[in-house]
Amino acid sequence: MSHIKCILTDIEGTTTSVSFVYDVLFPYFREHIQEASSLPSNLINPIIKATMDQAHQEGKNLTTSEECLEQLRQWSIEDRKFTPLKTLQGYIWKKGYEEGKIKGHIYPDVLPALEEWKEEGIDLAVYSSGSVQAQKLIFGYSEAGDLTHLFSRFFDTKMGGKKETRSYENIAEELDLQPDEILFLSDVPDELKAAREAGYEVIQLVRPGTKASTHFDNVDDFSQITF
Ligand SMILES: CSCCC(=O)C(=O)COP(=O)(O)O
Ligand SMILES: [Mg+2]
Repeated sequence: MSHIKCILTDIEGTTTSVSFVYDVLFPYFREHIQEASSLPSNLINPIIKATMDQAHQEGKNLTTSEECLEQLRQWSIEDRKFTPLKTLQGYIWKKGYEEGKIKGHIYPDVLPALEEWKEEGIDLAVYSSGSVQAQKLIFGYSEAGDLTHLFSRFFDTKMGGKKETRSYENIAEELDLQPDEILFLSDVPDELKAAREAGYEVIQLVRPGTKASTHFDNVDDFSQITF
């Protein structure tokens, strides 16, 4: 894999435990969702409008901001990868991180590997369903310190869904690289499949609780990925 110029990593289940997301971040969001009402209108209004539109497409008629926030709370329980929900989560988590109530979980093998790869001249980037703001928070206020300087780019679902091949083509274009110069790391087989269809090299991370797929090379942690 000496031709790899960029490593693109997923977060949940890859750099970070699924339980941190499900047991810390999502409950924090639901407990603090009412703080959305005090966000500036240019931030919250597009989220409310998009939620009304999405609910309408699904046959539900939401007429108030309160109903929309309740819908978003429900969608967060279902872990819907609805971009406006992910954007709102980033806004709500910001205060929690800044006040020291949340610290981003990062597996201990991640930082040494990222530093080594960067030293070898490999570019590092992130692609997660969490918004770019949420990604910068998780790495910026991580248990291992501020790791944001390690990454040159952050991509979220504004590039497209993580199970869609087109998203990986979009990211390769943004990075100005050939797809086979990018190695994508994720725990989710459907994401790896989409990236491979776009021409990426892929490796599955099999963290505790993840089932290894027979379709992809896999590792237990970042230290097993060598070039
Ligand atoms: C990076 S923010 C927290 C994680 C999150 O909200 C999420 O949806 C995780 O998605 P991923 O694509 O990193 O598995
Ligand atoms: Mg994941």
